[in-house]
Amino acid sequence: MNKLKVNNIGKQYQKSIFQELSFNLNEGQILGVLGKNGTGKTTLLDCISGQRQVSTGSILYNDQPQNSELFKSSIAYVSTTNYFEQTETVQQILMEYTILFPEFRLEKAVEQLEIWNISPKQKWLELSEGTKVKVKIACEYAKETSILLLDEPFAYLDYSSRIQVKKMLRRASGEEKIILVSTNFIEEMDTLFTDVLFMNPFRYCEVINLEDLREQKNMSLKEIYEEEANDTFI
Ligand SMILES: Nc1ncnc2c1ncn2[C@@H]1O[C@H](COP(=O)(O)OP(=O)(O)OP(=O)(O)O)[C@@H](O)[C@H]1O
Repeated sequence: MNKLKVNNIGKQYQKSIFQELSFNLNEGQILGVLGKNGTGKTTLLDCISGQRQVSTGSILYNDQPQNSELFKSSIAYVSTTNYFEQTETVQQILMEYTILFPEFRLEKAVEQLEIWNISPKQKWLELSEGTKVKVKIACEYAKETSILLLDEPFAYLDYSSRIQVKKMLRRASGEEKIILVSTNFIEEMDTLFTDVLFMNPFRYCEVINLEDLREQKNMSLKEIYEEEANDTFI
């Protein structure tokens, strides 16, 4: 069983963003990283991806540290950073991925773009913000990695696109990926997440199984989120 192990990590800038955060995730799990603006959702995903360093603690994949080749080649990350040239076409982006990432499967990305009706001939600058997000998701999903991180993938997506992306993520989870999604969209996520993590600087944070939590409280994820927010003034 492949496992991501987050071991007592903390991140500090001038102030502490999070501390003593520990959890394990296995293949097939889809973790929703939730919490108000500024609670450290992006920071957490950046730390797991290796784009930022944790201040304390460690992150392991199958017992291998973040600087190992195994770890680096196991992570795909849809971040909010804009990493493509304005004038390059989607086709050129696909070629770059093919050259840069041995784990990238071109046919899988092409298939996903076709499902979403995105033409490879279009230039990056011609794409709407929602379409740009979908191109990034298709490219990162098409990397054959065990871990897929997505930072607020739903922000620019319309309702039907959100449904499409959720469908794709469920498929990815069936392909035995470990998936972490940060989002401020709570309402439609009961049917996506297997687990949730409420980021809160004033409280001990842990990963909780969503089905158990909903059964225990007899509430939807949105109601649980609101209760959490009221409880702690986050
Ligand atoms: N490079 C940095 N230097 C100092 N502080 C930073 C830096 N990057 C982020 N922060 C701070 O860390 C905190 C968490 O930011 P982060 O972007 O991770 O939050 P978030 O939960 O993703 O927010 P949002 O929902 O708005 O995207 C914020 O207070 C932010 O100002």
